[in-house]
Amino acid sequence: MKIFSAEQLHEADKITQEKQKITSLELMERASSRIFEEINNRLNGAEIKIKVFCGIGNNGGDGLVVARKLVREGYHVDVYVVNYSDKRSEGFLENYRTLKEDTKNWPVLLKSEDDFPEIKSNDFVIDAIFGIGLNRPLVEWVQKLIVRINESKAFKVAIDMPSGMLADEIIADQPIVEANYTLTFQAPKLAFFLPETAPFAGNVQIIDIGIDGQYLAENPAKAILIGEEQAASLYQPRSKFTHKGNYGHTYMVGGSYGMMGSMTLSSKAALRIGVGKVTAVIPQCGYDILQTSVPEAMVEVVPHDIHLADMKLELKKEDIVAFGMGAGTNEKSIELLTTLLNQVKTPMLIDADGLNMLSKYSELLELIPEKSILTPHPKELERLIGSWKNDFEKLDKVQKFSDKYKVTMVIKGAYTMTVSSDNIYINTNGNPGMATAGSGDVLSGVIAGLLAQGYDPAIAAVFGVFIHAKAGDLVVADTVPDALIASDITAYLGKAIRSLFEKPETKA
Ligand SMILES: NC(=O)C1=CN([C@@H]2O[C@H](COP(=O)(O)OP(=O)(O)OC[C@H]3O[C@@H](n4cnc5c(N)ncnc54)[C@H](OP(=O)(O)O)[C@@H]3O)[C@@H](O)[C@H]2O)[C@H](O)CC1
Ligand SMILES: [K+]
Repeated sequence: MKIFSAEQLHEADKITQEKQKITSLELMERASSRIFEEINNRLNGAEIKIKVFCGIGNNGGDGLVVARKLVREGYHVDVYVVNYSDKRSEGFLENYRTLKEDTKNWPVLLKSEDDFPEIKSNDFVIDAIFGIGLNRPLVEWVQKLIVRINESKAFKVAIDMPSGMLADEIIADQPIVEANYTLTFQAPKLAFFLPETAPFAGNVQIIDIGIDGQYLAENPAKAILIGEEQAASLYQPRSKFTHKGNYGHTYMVGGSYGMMGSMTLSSKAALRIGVGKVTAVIPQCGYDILQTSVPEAMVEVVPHDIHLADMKLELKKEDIVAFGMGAGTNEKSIELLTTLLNQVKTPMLIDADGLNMLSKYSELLELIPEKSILTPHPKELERLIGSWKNDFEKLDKVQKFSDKYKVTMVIKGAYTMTVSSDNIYINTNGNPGMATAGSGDVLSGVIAGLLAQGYDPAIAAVFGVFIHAKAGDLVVADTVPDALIASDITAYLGKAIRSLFEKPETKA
């Protein structure tokens, strides 16, 4: 599913009106009717006090339509107009008039802190103060209103966006409505998925309001959400008349004394995702460990007992190299990375200490083979690209880095993002149980395994991230997040792929 910018959504709004020959008011009525239906279905006639806070733009207009419909349905509704500007939109003015005429419900005008109503914890708040039109800092009293709404602990539903949040940037130190639910029009917004802003949106539900399909299909997205359907379309099934040579060979290079688990986990995950052959390249102390715990893998040892050291690998031209899992940053290990970067022409996967080496010796960055995949966690990312002011700036810096070095970046987090030149792919599955030691090693094995099987690098990253997270979700469905360990994820990789093609059970 595509994520569009606020600017694009405003444009889509206009094009829809032109093509469908409807007025802005009619589109607002259609959109807000859907919001009303959602809220009415949830409340189911409950004897609850509803407080609707409306701005003076079209988001406020939506709030007024919803309020009118709720009053007509017999709910107890108080409407407040947050008078932050004199520049009322037509949609606001018209629906303000209709609300008063049709329902005799007279909104209360809020102009300063003195006008704020008491909001009780058992009130139901509808936030229609600002939508995608917010574009500058809020005046102080409106900030205070948002703080008051949040402090009330009332249940809060935001229309389109929680007020105070911008779709595509962040205004520092500005309060945002902490919504329990956000009912958003047509397409999710980027801010719903970034760590700093995502918690304010609560549960996000997308409301289809019939925006022009051609616009949505043809316009480039700011980012793309990856769901089951997209993931299923990326999968490359095996055909019958093939042998292990058709599924690639991946060299997993890493490990050091005390960190050999990283290599067993990543090697096993590569095998489990279907690679034809795995060779683990490790220090000598890991030989017995690897041979015993991953008998399906071959092992080559470097000329050192406890950490990586320089050596020449006999690579075929299509072989894939993944570097860094549990490697440590010993100088000798860096020599091996340098040799590999000079030797390998296929896209590599670089993880963990491999990334730390790249940060420390930035001249190595120029040697990374094109289309390689880097999989940093937040600290490793900061070492690579420097610090950032906010999440939007982080994404921007990652895109520039990806462009400059022609690499795909997998930014790990609650919503892992894969950034490949102009494209941002957002993964929404996975669970907090996966924040556990070795989970990243498994991901590296999965992506390297897919790369070796011939997946395009960006697709190997996007599909790998999805399947890894899906496997984690399936593990947790059988247990609790706390109990998940990294090798469970590997064990469920097959089920995760199968789940993409299982039809939901239909009732007889
Ligand atoms: N997406 C769709 O297809 C539809 C969206 N709808 C709803 O419309 C809003 C967007 O409405 P809009 O009027 O553009 O914007 P807002 O209601 O969010 O904001 C109103 C205006 O407020 C001004 N502004 C911005 N920041 C501030 C501020 N900090 N202080 C004071 N005023 C501010 C700004 O105007 P300026 O010209 O002054 O910059 C805003 O325009 C969308 O979110 C949906 O809820 C339709 O109902 C259906 C179709
Ligand atoms: K809102």
